[in-house]
Amino acid sequence: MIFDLELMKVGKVYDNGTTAVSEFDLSVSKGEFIAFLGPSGCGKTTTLRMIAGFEGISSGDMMIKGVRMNDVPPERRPTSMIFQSYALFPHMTVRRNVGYGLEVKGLAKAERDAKVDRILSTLGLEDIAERKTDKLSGGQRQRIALARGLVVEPDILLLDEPLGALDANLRKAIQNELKLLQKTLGVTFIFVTHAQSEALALSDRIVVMNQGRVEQISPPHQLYTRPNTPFVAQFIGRNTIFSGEVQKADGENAVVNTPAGALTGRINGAVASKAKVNLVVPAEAIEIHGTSDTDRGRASTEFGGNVIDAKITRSDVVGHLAQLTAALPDGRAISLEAHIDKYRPGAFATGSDVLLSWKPSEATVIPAH
Ligand SMILES: Nc1ncnc2c1ncn2[C@@H]1O[C@H](COP(=O)(O)OP(=O)(O)OP(=O)(O)O)[C@@H](O)[C@H]1O
Repeated sequence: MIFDLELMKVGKVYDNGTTAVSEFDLSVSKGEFIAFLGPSGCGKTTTLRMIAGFEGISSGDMMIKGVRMNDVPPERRPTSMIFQSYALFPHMTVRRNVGYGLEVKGLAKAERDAKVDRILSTLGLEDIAERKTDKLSGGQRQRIALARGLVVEPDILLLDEPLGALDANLRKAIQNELKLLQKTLGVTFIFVTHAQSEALALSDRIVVMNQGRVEQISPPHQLYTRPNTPFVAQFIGRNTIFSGEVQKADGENAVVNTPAGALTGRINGAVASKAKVNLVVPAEAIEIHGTSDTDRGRASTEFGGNVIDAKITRSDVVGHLAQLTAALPDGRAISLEAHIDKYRPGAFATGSDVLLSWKPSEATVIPAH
């Protein structure tokens, strides 16, 4: 199978000695929407710029559609890049901005106009085609930048925080448009962001990066429910992490001795008896119960022994949702949400003692390092 993009142990060391990216492996199929997600300085932009050809590759290989690209200059790569600043020419019309790349390539006017018209219409920009870009709104400018990137019909569109300059409402609206456009056109998108919600909403797969290395590559739901590493467990979603040592690993599940007792979760990775591990529990998996002996017995049976004591330290009811903070025996505070219809009145008043439990299948046991 020929991938649209392959990174094979790609690394980048800048001239000043900074290692920005190490041993980056990734294979992207045609039409995939991939997000690079990670904290500031983890190497997202550097990787994107290496794909575009604006930065040299220090080690490893990069292929587009099976052709090695390491030494191919940016203008000869089948890629387009959209910058956070959009980098539009302020005094040119929208039409001229969009057609500029084709002009540089030396396309005849008739062909250029046809392509420009088509993309202006796809992005709903016909009505402002003759306007100057400095007089337009953020959302319009963002669309023009997209049109300019797409008009050259790239195999891969590279987007560096393209929604970063937009306010929250517009950002949400353009997110939806972007996803729809990408699926309609079937162009491979590689998108850099440090907004987790954006990556989770938009992409087919997310590459989580940390300190120049790939931590995990997974579809959003899997990343959320089955982190592979302690970094991902902390970075994505709202997880509570219990450190401990494996008491028993039976193939699918592991029982882990933690300071909060023996707790069970689904094994993910190399987890054997006595291994030092983290048991990761997503906030969404946690159920809340009263503390009577009956409650305790029932919770313990139903949730395979995953029961811990906690105290509600804050409770705000918003509509049908109680937003709670619960203190664990070790002093940690966790945030939870509960539908108030499901629980008896007053169960979550500040100061109440509760039991927290979760199904073993919804917790994940991963190696501690
Ligand atoms: N031209 C450069 N010369 C030297 N070091 C650089 C250069 N550009 C980036 N770096 C360093 O390389 C590392 C990765 O930077 P990069 O911009 O790729 O991260 P990022 O994940 O995109 O960050 P952000 O989210 O803040 O944009 C950082 O330590 C950064 O300081």
